[in-house]
Amino acid sequence: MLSFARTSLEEMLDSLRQRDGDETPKYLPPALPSRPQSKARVITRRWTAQPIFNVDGEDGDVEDRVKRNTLWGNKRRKDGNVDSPSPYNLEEETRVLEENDNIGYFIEKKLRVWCRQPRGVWASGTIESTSGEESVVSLDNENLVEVSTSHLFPANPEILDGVDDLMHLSYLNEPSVLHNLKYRYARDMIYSKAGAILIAVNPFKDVEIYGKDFVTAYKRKATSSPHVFALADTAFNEMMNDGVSQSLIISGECGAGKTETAKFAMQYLADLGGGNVEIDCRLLQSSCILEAFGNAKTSRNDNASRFGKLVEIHFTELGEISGANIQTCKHVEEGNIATIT
Ligand SMILES: Nc1ncnc2c1ncn2[C@@H]1O[C@H](COP(=O)(O)OP(=O)(O)OP(=O)(O)O)[C@@H](O)[C@H]1O
Repeated sequence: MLSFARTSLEEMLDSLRQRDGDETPKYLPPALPSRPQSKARVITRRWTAQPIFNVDGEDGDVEDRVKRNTLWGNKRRKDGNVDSPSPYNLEEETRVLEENDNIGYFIEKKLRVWCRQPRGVWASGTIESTSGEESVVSLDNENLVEVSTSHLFPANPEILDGVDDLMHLSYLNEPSVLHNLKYRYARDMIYSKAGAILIAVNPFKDVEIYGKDFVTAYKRKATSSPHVFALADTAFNEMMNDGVSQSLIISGECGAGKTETAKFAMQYLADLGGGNVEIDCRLLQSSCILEAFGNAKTSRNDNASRFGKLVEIHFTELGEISGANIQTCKHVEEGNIATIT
């Protein structure tokens, strides 16, 4: 049976409901809109695939075959059912499809693999040889290491380095995802997509991607690079087109950049729905006041929030901001508790 952990948002909403039940409210906030159908893609098995090679080339039993098919690729099924676009040339890809379950193919073609190093570090290299459960890998730094074959993962071709949507990776395993995010981060591309989800990696510096020119570019759809502005823009347009409330859920660990991301989203929405300057100003400046009362320095974040926040922005039918409502709730997580000794 599947069970899902409750999100911090759900906990926050519950505590708000509880509080509203305990007290006689002087002001009742408008009911939350019903949750829209998620457009997020269900993550396929490739995310959790275990690295198991077909070392001997024999068919094995059904369970083995299932394992092999979820691992080194099979990004497209042999019946031609296309999973996701790939920049591979088709002829080459067909050959990969026929052979890429086999470790021998990776050795012959000198295809890159990821191998897990001590302390969980990933390193890329090519397989030199394999025997039984062990493989010898020549790392990019020219070191030779012997690792368990089960600690090897197929790497993506270099042409896919830095793709802006992780769904475009041919091999969606942990080292490939980390490598792609690191590659982009090193070039100040802090935003990436995973289908409908936006991933933001905290730059801890000014990356200068939030100015007026960026707002204009996203408003005019002149760029499709992943960005919190693009996410806010999609939400705004869907609200205007479908007449249905939209939600942006921002989550992450302490110091990940949630508060900053929320502020950039509000900045963009205020710009889109600009009309009532006074409301826009109040909305944007509210963060500053809330932070003054509710934030404190911790070991992980100089400006850590000690509260959860639900911001509702109301728009007129013409798309102008008509009001806003901010609810806060106490939210103490382990990373946000400061201890004084
Ligand atoms: N997009 C960004 N650009 C530049 N700096 C950023 C960005 N996002 C976050 N930061 C930096 O990281 C710090 C921590 O970010 P933030 O307070 O948003 O984290 P948080 O996830 O809300 O943390 P907490 O859960 O502890 O409140 C910010 O004070 C800022 O210095």
